Amino acid sequence: MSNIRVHELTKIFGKTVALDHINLDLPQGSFTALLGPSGCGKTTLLRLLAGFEQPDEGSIHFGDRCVASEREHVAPEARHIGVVFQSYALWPHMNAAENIVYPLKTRKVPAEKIAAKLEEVLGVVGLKGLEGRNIEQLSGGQRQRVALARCLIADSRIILFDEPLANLDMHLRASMVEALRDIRERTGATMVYVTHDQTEALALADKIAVMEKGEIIQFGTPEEIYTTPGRESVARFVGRGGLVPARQIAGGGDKPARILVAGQELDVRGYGGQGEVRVLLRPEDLSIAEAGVPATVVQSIYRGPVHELRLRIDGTDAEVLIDNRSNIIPGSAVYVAVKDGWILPR
Ligand SMILES: Nc1ncnc2c1ncn2[C@@H]1O[C@H](COP(=O)(O)OP(=O)(O)OP(=O)(O)O)[C@@H](O)[C@H]1O
Repeated sequence: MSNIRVHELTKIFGKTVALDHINLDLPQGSFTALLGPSGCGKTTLLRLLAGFEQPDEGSIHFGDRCVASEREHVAPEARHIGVVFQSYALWPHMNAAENIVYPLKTRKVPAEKIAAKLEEVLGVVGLKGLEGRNIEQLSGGQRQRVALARCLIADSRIILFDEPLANLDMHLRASMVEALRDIRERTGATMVYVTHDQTEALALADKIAVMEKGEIIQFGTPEEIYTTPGRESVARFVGRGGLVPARQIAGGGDKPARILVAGQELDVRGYGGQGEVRVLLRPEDLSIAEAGVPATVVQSIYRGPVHELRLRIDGTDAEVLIDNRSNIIPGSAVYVAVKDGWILPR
């Protein structure tokens, strides 16, 4: 069994509570991204899962097996998991191929089977032709792929990734994202993935755990996290958008929520209720129009096919972004049409 159960997991370094009673239930074969600002505890959680640290409180189960608690500590190598950490040591005295096949050698797998497996995983991670190189002759990204190939060849049921794509250029990143999806489909391994990069998390994961100050503040599908953030920090951290003060006057829940923004009535999504709220408005739901919410252009940045306009909603300090085909010079008065928005839960 390779589901992961984390119960009330707590880790304290001196005065820093790096993890504060974390609970997580990750089904077998799931792919979970841990997302959050620097210092929120992502790496600490991963290191505890890997067995590089011991918890101060709480427990970790892989299937029915307790691997960490106040009393229990299963050593990293006895957890039978794959680890692709940025700083994860490869054997420096072995070449890439020797590093990759190491888990099979220790299991005394026949040589021809090892050779066939090696060919296969080299293809998956895109390292064909480099297998004879020594580790110090490989770039950071290539070393990470060696580490990934080693997990694949070992058929790890649980694989932990710490920013595995951070050292790769854009094109290689894209092809590795594809490779990871593919690996996941083929192996059914349970994967936990730490990243700073929200686009990567949205593209890869089936669940995202957003962390802040040692806590999981929202756990949901990428779509839930993006379209219905539970609090301001999630709304600000994931995707672009602006939080605009508004007054909810009717509706919400199953029905559209009617709000007033700068004197204009709008229908958006949100829970039922009335009173002062803040609404998240994302660029893809906004456009410059003949009529709508009055605003002033503050800044315009050319971003390839579009001009990203930063607008201040009149009568507020709140700013929103719009991707517009043409440029509008800062200082111009405009109207914003709003197709959709999300009222932050009170
Ligand atoms: N060995 C340690 N000793 C003392 N404090 C630590 C140690 N490891 C982590 N911390 C602290 O615990 C908190 C969480 O750190 P962690 O590395 O888990 O964050 P992170 O979310 O992975 O950050 P980043 O995205 O910057 O890597 C931080 O405040 C960090 O300074």
